[in-house]
Amino acid sequence: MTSTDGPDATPYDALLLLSFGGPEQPEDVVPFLERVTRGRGIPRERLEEVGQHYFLFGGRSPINDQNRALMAAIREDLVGNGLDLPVYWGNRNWHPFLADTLRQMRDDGVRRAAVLTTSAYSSYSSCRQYREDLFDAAAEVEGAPELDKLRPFFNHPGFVEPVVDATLTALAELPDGARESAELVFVTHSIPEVMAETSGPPTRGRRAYERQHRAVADEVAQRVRQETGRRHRHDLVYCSRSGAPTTPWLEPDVNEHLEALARRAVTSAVLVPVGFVSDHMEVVYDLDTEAMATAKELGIEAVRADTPGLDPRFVAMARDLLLERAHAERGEPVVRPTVTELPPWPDRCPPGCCPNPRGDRPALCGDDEESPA
Ligand SMILES: CC1=C(CCC(=O)O)c2cc3nc(cc4[nH]c(cc5[nH]c(cc1n2)c(C)c5CCC(=O)O)c(CCC(=O)O)c4C)C(CCC(=O)O)=C3C
Ligand SMILES: [Fe+2]
Repeated sequence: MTSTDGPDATPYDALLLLSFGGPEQPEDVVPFLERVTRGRGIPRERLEEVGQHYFLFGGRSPINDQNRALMAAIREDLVGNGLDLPVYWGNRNWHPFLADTLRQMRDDGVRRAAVLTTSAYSSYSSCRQYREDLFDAAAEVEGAPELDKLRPFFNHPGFVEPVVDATLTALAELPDGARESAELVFVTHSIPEVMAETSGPPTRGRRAYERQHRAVADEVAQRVRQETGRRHRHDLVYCSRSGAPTTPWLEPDVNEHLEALARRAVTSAVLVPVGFVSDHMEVVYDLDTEAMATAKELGIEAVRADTPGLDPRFVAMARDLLLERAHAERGEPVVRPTVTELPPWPDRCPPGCCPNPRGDRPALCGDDEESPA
């Protein structure tokens, strides 16, 4: 397919959205949790607790509907910009499972697809595990399309700019008097200390997960200051800690942080869920339900900033990353839109990037890639 006008997606003939998946009805909750935690040593009490979070929301995770909407928005954006490319969606942990999606893509004649994951940062859970999922599913499906995972997008303007605006909007929602002194509390998913330590390419100084988050938090805080003319103190904190209590995970937890704020006589805060692309269960439970209750108890006036969700800039990022990668694969000069002080992350993960804490497993889309064939 050659065309002189309009963008050219060659060598790609589809975009695949790859996500975590979540239960759709109460009967799904236990099988979903069993699947997520298989062989991962998560204590029974933690599982029961997380199950309750899902049951509190009718046994249905918000994540799948958000991905359906994102997929439709990306498709509309592509078509509206002269790219008649199909968009598919597959999950690690729930229907539609990735292997089923790959089978469908193959049957539809898709030969090579760019893959956008719904997680912006580097770590085993948020990057390599998706690469392992791609390997496993491609190995299961004969004739599966070739798959290229797009770079981690934490510092793409299409991700960061919606977070800046959401933070400004949240600040504006605080009453006069509370707004001026509000602290910005950037929140992301906690991960085990060992996973945090080994995150990122070994050649780039490790601890990439935190460094990437700090770079985004600093950038957002700085842009907010430019807009408001006011310097708001900011911190990076964590939610959704799991695992055995004896295993160290990234801290402080957002609730502990709010207690520390109260001890410093801070009375207002904006929670910025910088680790999440949409309002996942972690956002609607761990932040909106639990952390908001903690803030209230402590007398802190808190507002939660929106996630990128369906922001047109975030939706357009999918097209931008796909075309960027298409240029690179065609050997043409590439412009890589990037904000923050960190460089654009590489298209392919270098060997040893974000290793699996439970031992090496084959993965696609890296320089240590093994062929599934
Ligand atoms: C870094 C990271 C992301 C962000 C990157 C990404 O988006 O992929 C993420 C996303 C998500 N995590 C999710 C749900 C769960 N994560 C769990 C467990 C774990 N997460 C971990 C890390 C991460 N998780 C880790 C190290 C574990 C311990 C077990 C293990 O080593 O793998 C468990 C088991 C129960 C528990 O232990 O909490 C559940 C139910 C959902 C769906 C939410 C919804 O339904 O809206 C989403 C988007
Ligand atoms: Fe998780």
